[in-house]
Amino acid sequence: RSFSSEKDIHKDYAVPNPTWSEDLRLLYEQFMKKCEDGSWERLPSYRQHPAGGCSDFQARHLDPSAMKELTSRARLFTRSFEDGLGFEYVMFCNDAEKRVVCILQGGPHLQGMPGLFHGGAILTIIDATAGMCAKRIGKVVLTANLNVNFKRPIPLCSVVVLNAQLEKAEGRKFFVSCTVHSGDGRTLHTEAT
Ligand SMILES: CCCCC/C=C\C/C=C\C/C=C\C/C=C\CCCC(=O)SCCNC(=O)CCNC(=O)[C@H](O)C(C)(C)COP(=O)(O)OP(=O)(O)OC[C@H]1O[C@@H](n2cnc3c(N)ncnc32)[C@H](O)[C@@H]1OP(=O)(O)O
Repeated sequence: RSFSSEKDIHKDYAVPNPTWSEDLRLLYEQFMKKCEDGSWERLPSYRQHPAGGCSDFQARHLDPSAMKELTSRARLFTRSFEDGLGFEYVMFCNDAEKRVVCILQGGPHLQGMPGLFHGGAILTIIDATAGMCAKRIGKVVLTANLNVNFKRPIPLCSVVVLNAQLEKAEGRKFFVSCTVHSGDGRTLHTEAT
C-alpha cells in the first residue's frame, strides 16, 4: 500500500486499528475517559511532520536545497511500519502536570533478542515520549542526553505504558524522567532520564 498518498499523509495514526489487542483498547478507553474533563488530551500523530512545523529548526540544521526532496520521502520512524508490525501507540498529555503518557503495543518487527523488544526500540519510544513532554513546553526541542536503565525485558507484542514527567526546566534546557511499566502497572521494565 502506498504510503505517500495525500490522504495517508494527513491520517491521524493515534487511533485504534484492527491490529490492536484488547489490552491496548482498554487502556485507550481509560485515557479517552480522562480526556472528557479536559485534564488530559489525546495527541494526534501523523506519518509526516506538519509542513513548516519546525521550519526555523530545519533552517538551522539542514541544507534547504536538499530539504524538499528529503522530507517528501521522509516518514516519522515510529510511524513507518505497516499497521501492527511496529509501534502501535497513542500519546496523551496533561499540561497542568507537565506529563505525557504513551500507551504502546510493540509489533513483531521490533524484536531484539528472541521474543523480546529490541533495546533500541524501547529507547526510540522513550525518546519520542520524553521529547514530546519537553516539546509541550519548549515547542522545538532536541534530545541532548538520554540515559536508560533496562530493569526487566519487555516481551515482544506486549502492551506497556510510558510515563514522562518534566522534572525541571532551566532556560532552554528541559529535564524529563520517563518510566516504562507493564500494561497492568505491576512490572517496572525501564527507567530513563
Ligand atoms: C518530540 C521532540 C520533537 C522536536 C521537533 C519539533 C517539532 C517537530 C514536530 C513533531 C515532532 C514529533 C516527533 C519527533 C520524534 C522524535 C524526536 C525525539 C527527539 C530526538 O530524537 S532529537 C534527535 C537526537 N538529538 C540530536 O540530534 C541533537 C544533537 N545535538 C545538538 O544538536 C546539540 O548538542 C544541542 C542542540 C543538543 C545542544 O547544543 P547547543 O549548541 O544548542 O547548546 P550548548 O552546547 O551551548 O549547550 C547548551 C546547554 O545545554 C547543555 N548540554 C548540551 N549538551 C548536553 C548533554 N549532552 N547533556 C547535558 N547537558 C548538555 C550544556 O551544558 C549547556 O548548558 P549550560 O548553558 O548550563 O552550560
